[in-house]
Amino acid sequence: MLEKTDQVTEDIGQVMPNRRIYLKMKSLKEAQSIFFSAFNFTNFLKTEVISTTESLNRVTAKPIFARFSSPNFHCAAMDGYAVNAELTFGVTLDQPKELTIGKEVFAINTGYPLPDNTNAVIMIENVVEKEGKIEINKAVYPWQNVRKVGEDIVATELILPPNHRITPYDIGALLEGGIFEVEVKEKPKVIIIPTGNEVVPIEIAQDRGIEKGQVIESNSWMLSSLLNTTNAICEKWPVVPDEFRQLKTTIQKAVESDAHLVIILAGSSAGSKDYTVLALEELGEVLVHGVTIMPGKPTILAKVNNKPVIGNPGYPVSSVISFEQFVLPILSQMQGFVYEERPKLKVFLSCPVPSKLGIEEFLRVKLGQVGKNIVATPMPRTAGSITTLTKAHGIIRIPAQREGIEEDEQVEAELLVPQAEIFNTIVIIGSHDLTIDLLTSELKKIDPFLNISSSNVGSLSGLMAIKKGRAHLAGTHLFDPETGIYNLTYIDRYLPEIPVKVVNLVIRHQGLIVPKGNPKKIKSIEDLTRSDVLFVNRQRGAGTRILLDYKLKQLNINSSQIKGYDCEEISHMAVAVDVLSGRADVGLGIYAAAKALNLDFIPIAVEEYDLVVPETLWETKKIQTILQLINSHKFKQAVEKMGGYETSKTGMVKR
Ligand SMILES: Nc1nc2c(c(=O)[nH]1)N[C@H]1C(S)=C(S)[C@@H](COP(=O)(O)OP(=O)(O)OC[C@H]3O[C@@H](n4cnc5c(N)ncnc54)[C@H](O)[C@@H]3O)O[C@H]1N2
Ligand code: MOO
Repeated sequence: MLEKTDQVTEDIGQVMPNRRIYLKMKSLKEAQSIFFSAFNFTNFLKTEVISTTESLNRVTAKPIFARFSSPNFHCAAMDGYAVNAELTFGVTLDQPKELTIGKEVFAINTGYPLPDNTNAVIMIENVVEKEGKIEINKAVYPWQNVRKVGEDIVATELILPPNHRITPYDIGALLEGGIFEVEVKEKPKVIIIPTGNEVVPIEIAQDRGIEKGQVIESNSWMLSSLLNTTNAICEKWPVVPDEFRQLKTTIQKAVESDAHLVIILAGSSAGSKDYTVLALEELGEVLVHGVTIMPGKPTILAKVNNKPVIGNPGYPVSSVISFEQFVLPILSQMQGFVYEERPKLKVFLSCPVPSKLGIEEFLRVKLGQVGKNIVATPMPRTAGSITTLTKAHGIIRIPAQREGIEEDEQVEAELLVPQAEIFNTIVIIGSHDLTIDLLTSELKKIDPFLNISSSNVGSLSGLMAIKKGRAHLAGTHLFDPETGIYNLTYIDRYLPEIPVKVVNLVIRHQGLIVPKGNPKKIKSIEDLTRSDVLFVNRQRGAGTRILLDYKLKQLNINSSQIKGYDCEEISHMAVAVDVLSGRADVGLGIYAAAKALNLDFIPIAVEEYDLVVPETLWETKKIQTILQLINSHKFKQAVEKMGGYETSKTGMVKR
């Protein structure tokens, strides 16, 4: 049965199939090879003559020969006196010589033309100036300290070959050689066509906001900004609704224009309204639909009107990865230069990462140097979260033939940020707390060169990271029911052989997070056993989970009595989001998370959130700067303002 939205296309006189599942998926290498070899880019781009001063990064269309020599006169290479070298022959320490200024020698500065009948320069340091004369005690040889005509560039010699990408140095050489205009390949023109009924252009979103179900059209802006790193000119077309005929006509218009490459955003997958592949099949040849990469799987690579046309997946991270793998290299190839890969670093993962066999994964990671090792902390793997790219320092590619990466395995990470940023990153692993986010932003204010990479893996995993030398700091709030003490007994148990310092970050209020107005009238932990109440839990090892289990034991409640006990989230905010979205009725978390999303909060406990630091790192600048910040009045004030925190022990070294 056709869906209501499927179109009967009059122009092709047939009924649209319901949807198109991917053709046979290709590996990244196969897909790139098929796509890149499908075009002959010789003379694909016309040429144009532009000013040399504007030619940075453009690609030469022809060989460029020098018009002038440089220098075009013999000139002094040093400050001193120009002389005919013969006059100095035989001069030594024992046999010094006086030469007359203005007759035999001539004062000269670096870069000035040599006077007639001179062929060398005596450096000013090597003369004793006397009345109208100089005394020397060392000979100079012909052309010593002189830049001869054409030393750098000889007129008519080749300055740049064709198909050369012009660098800043080339601009210097071209101008020196008297080349003020260059013939280069025209800039490739790229048309981006956003699609989707739900997609709202930014002008409209800015004016009217967006409604439920609508999405701001951000991908074309992101991709056109990426295009700025090439020479391409980008033309963004209006959003095309999910309507087959309109999409097909638009693509046709785009490929018949003077554009060299066309990108269609979204609609590349298997949805009932994903028409891109069908339109492309009718207009030209679909070379690849589906690449075994993640994100970026539904990429479509096609040839229409002899031009490359790309179906770029809608999720933002998928969009970027697909774009970087297929669009940027083909634009380089079109212009005749090699696509530059990102620099790489050897790193260790902070935890094992399983992955899907047969799929090459682009894992976004945060990086930081702890001791001698660069530690990579995986970011969430969702293709829909662009923040996994904005916050990432690098990308680790997990090969398709692997089922994951082990914790202690050394792997390569492609860098998304300058290397210095990684060396200046403080790695905090452990339990999640919003004051870590505050630390991150406040730290940037007091030291713009320091960064924090924090990952939320729970308190116990934080301690394990310290044990393995994978973190500078661990954030922990582990309650010991036996002693009533926070953290210290766990540190004794799990880190007996590692001397550490323990600093209190905050005292915080934990409680039940419920929707605004508390519709289910939840008052206490006992209410979690009600059949009409759906709970959301934290992951095993999280301090909040340990607190809950302790409270349940105290109240003699079995976890099986709680609906949703097995449903886990890895942060307080994730729990709060579940409550806000109605996925759960209640979760246990900190007040600040409830407040951030305007939810209600029923206090249950007060706990100590501490930072654990290996003693070996205590005196380092990174740790001392963090400690200075934590102890500042400004930081404590900002924490108090968030609500649900106390700072009476903040900065206190507990051990
Ligand atoms: N049954 C299956 N469903 C999906 C599969 C699959 O294999 N089987 N693949 C998934 C994968 S992987 C990806 S990636 C997505 C991409 O699909 P599309 O390219 O068809 O994109 P849409 O579904 O239209 O949109 C996805 C998402 O992106 C938003 N979007 C779209 N355009 C823009 C834009 N210009 N700016 C910002 N955001 C945009 C859109 O609203 C959606 O939220 O398919 C999976 N599905
Ligand atoms: O392959 Mo999709 O691009 O993971 O989200």
